[in-house]
Amino acid sequence: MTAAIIDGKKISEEIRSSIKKRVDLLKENGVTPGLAVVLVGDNQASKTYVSMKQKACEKIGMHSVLITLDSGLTQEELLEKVDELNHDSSIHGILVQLPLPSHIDELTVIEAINPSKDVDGFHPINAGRLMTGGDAFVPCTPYGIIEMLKHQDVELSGKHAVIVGRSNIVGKPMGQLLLKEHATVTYCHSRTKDLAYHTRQADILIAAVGVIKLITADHIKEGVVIIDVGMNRDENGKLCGDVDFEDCLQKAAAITPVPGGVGPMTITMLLANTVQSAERFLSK
Ligand SMILES: Nc1nc2c(c(=O)[nH]1)N[C@@H](CN(C=O)c1ccc(C(=O)N[C@@H](CCC(=O)O)C(=O)O)cc1)CN2
Repeated sequence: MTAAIIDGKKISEEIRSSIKKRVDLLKENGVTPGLAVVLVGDNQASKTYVSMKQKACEKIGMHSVLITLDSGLTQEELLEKVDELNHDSSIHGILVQLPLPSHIDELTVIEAINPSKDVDGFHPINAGRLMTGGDAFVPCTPYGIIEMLKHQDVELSGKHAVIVGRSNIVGKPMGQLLLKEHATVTYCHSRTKDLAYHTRQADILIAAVGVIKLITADHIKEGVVIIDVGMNRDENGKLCGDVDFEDCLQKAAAITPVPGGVGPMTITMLLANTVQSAERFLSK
């Protein structure tokens, strides 16, 4: 068996063209969806991601603002900026790029964002609503993964999904979304004993742990669908996932590449969440 490659770029393009139609409709009704991205410091990867977000907004006619702040700013100053954006009626989505410098408490900053503008879906109100089945902004990476699986016609109901990683951004919300689709969910993490025993049970395997090529052919069963969320650099600076792609290719039924898999979907779902926020604003 050679795995089907799940093309995140192609799926993203399809979804982005339907989001653009929603943007056009909002504009006809006098509302231009607006996203504010706050970047603190000069983390090179973060700079790349925020610039990709800005370009994606521009391409579909959305308003986007990038606020770059010095890494030495105080938490109080950052909270003031967030509050300003909470009150800016041209902004429907606020995103603070993570990670933040270590002297700033990420949760305090996330909690300062108005939940109705929290297009990252990280605010505890949105996380709680996701868990209890309410109307929530869904974190972009897991949201994108569900969309990819649906595009690929992967059956989720009754299937065993194993998630490696338990972050607030990916692992935890991923489990909630898979439960909503009636999958049986297992979480694995850095203290899981005999990781391969668990991952070999997976019909769907989500690797979101940040360890380069952790998942090899020995960790999977024939026919598994693998989603690689890893964004690691090898010793030559090459981007690599958490999955040894070449090693797993002959055993899996489908697999996402890195780059070109989950990454583009993350940005696409950010656009979708921001447009959703603007639509809610219009309907009020
Ligand atoms: N506030 C947030 N911070 C972070 C998030 C997030 O969703 N919200 N996620 C990640 C980074 N991220 C978005 O911010 C992100 C990472 C990677 C990609 C992407 O498209 N990657 C490309 C490769 C890009 C490259 O060459 O470096 C790919 O996979 O094809 C998009 C978004 C952490 N922070």
